Amino acid sequence: MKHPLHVTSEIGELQTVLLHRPGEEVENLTPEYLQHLLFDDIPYLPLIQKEHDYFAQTLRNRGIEVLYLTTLLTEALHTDDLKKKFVADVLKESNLSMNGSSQQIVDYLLSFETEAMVKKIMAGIRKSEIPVNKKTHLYELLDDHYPFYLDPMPNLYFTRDPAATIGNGLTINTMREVARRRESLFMSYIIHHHPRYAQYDIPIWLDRDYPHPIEGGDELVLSKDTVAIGISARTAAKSIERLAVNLFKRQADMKRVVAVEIPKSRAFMHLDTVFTMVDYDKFTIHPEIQNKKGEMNIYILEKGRDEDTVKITHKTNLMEALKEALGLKEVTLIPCGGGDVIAAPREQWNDGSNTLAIAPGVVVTYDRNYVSNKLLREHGIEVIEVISSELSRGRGGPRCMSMPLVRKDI
Ligand SMILES: NC(=O)NCCC[C@H](N)C(=O)O
Repeated sequence: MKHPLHVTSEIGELQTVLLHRPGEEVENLTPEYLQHLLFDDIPYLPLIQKEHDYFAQTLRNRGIEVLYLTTLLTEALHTDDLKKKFVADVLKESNLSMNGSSQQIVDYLLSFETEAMVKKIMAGIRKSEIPVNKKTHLYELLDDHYPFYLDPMPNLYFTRDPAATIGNGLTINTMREVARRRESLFMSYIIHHHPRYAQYDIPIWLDRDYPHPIEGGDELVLSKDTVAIGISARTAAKSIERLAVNLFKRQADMKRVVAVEIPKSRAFMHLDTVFTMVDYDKFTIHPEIQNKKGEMNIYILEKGRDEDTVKITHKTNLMEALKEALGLKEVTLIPCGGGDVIAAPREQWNDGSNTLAIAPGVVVTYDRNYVSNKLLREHGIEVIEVISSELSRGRGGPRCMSMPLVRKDI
């Protein structure tokens, strides 16, 4: 078998991708906890599943192997000991509103078959699921005080963020928001225990015990020697520097990390919500990440004097920085919503800049972003649209909903 992780660009033909079909976790969203769980509205489960199935089938129709998080995790937990250790790790990291009740939650989870247990952990445990006679604390009897023993994980369908493939390795991420922090534990178990991965010595460029956050939506592999990382609401400068040092030490081809500073706001949470690569020399961009003069802060990190330091160069022109890093004569930046004062922020809010390239010049986008899609086509890009009324409620698009595991080299 070829190496099970291989990504040396954003646009190389996509061969294997990890998705998560939204499940019962979405049904545990209520208005009161929307903000805490990083949603702006409550998707309708049957419809979001239908839309997600359409997305998955669109990828399969193009010959892409689609793997599912639930399946891989279930297969990774192939012994009783692993299952028990996984439950213990999940509970250790959960903001448990269960104090002394943890043993009954352990027993409850282990009473399920592995796949059902995985789904239950994703969905969360409501207080109402444990019989009253097993409750020993006052707060447990007060369902409406806080309804969960174990919080749901409705953001799991954004498989892009908890981990990201770079070269033949990956980052398993320390996630910035409490509501998402447990998600990367799943990938850790898959890489270490799933037969498809465990037999390989897979480099982990940054692991989830690193104390500063980074999320996959900020990690863009521009070429085999250049990655771009967003300095964003979710990714810290310290993580970027540490990642650069680790890549320079262990990934022979890697020459530079382009750190791109973006505004720290909910709408622009990751670099891939405002900037993606769609062809060898074409990128989508949300114009608002540049100032009126078209400038922004870009820092190029290269190998430093010794292996624990980096050399940093400051730039302000994205186009020039991209040309230099990728050795291109020309670069085209395609503005989300055509840069229109209304269409650009509207379509960016629904992930108009968040394209998933499945080959050079071929992208998957949401159908609702018709202004951006038309403009992409006018630039010679093949645009494959997917249905998106429920999927977009979680504030992520096709790139956010996919973790490429294998791409062909370009
Ligand atoms: N790469 C991405 O931009 N992912 C979208 C994540 C949306 C999710 N509701 C979050 O706030 O983390």
